[in-house]
Amino acid sequence: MACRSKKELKMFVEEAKKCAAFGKVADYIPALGKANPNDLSIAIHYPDGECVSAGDIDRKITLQSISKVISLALVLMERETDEVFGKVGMEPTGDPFNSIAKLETMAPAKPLNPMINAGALVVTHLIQGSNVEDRFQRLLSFVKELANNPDICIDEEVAKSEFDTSQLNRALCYFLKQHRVIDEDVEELMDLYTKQCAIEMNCLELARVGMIFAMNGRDPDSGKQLIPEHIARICKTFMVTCGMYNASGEFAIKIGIPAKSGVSGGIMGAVPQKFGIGIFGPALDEKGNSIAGIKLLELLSETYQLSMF
Ligand SMILES: NC(=O)CC[C@H](N)C(=O)O
Repeated sequence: MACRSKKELKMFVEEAKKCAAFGKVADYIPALGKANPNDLSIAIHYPDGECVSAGDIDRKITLQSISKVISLALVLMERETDEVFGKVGMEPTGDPFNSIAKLETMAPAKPLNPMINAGALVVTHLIQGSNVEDRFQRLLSFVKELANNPDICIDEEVAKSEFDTSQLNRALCYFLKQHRVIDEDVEELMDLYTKQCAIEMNCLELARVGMIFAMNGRDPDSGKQLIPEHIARICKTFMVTCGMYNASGEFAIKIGIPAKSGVSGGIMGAVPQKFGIGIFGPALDEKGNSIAGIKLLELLSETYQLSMF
């Protein structure tokens, strides 16, 4: 059983929206600060092609940290699993997504997982290609395929805004370079990473990407295996253990589905073998997750017993 009623979804959105007042839009990337904290939209994409949605579903969001799952899938498709996990770990941190603390206490200085910024920067570093543009286009083509939209592009303003202000991520890169985890020019890596984070889509497309992960990498429309099954499984496992930053444990208990959030207020959910979810609600809680988006998932999970545990 799952929600197929637009009317019911709309009711959930109205209920969850009440929480938005307790959250705050991220503004450490200045361009994200322009978002309306009261926005909330959701789409659910089923493998039979049906899509149910509510809220302002035409609004586009930048993927931000949600892109970390996609770049990880791509890199695992391009390289040996051992090579990737030789440079980035598989363990949750319990720290905020942009924390540098654990890097310094780990020996070797390998980021704990690919869902925190340090780990995601390593993964982005591993995207293959002859230059930044070539590597970005490779990632973008993959995103277009997953979302089934050849027109997906980036929000240039958000990309530039993050590139111009992201000194903490630069610090992570320099630390990683000093310890030989990465070996490329930091400005080039930042260029690629900020473009990756600024890829934008609406919540219908986000739900479709979630559905591909839910279906173990298989596109039910074309029958094509867009992501090998074992890689989709690795990605979903990271979504459960680290996808909601240092709120992942509580999220697993209360909601119990693989999900990944981003500071733009997006959440991508993948309910195994059932459907994908795309949410946009820019008001964030103190851990950086969409406050109304989490409430919305709580309502859905309780009503339809979505927890996989
Ligand atoms: N949590 C996030 O969405 C972080 C992504 C953002 N681009 C950053 O690196 O800070």
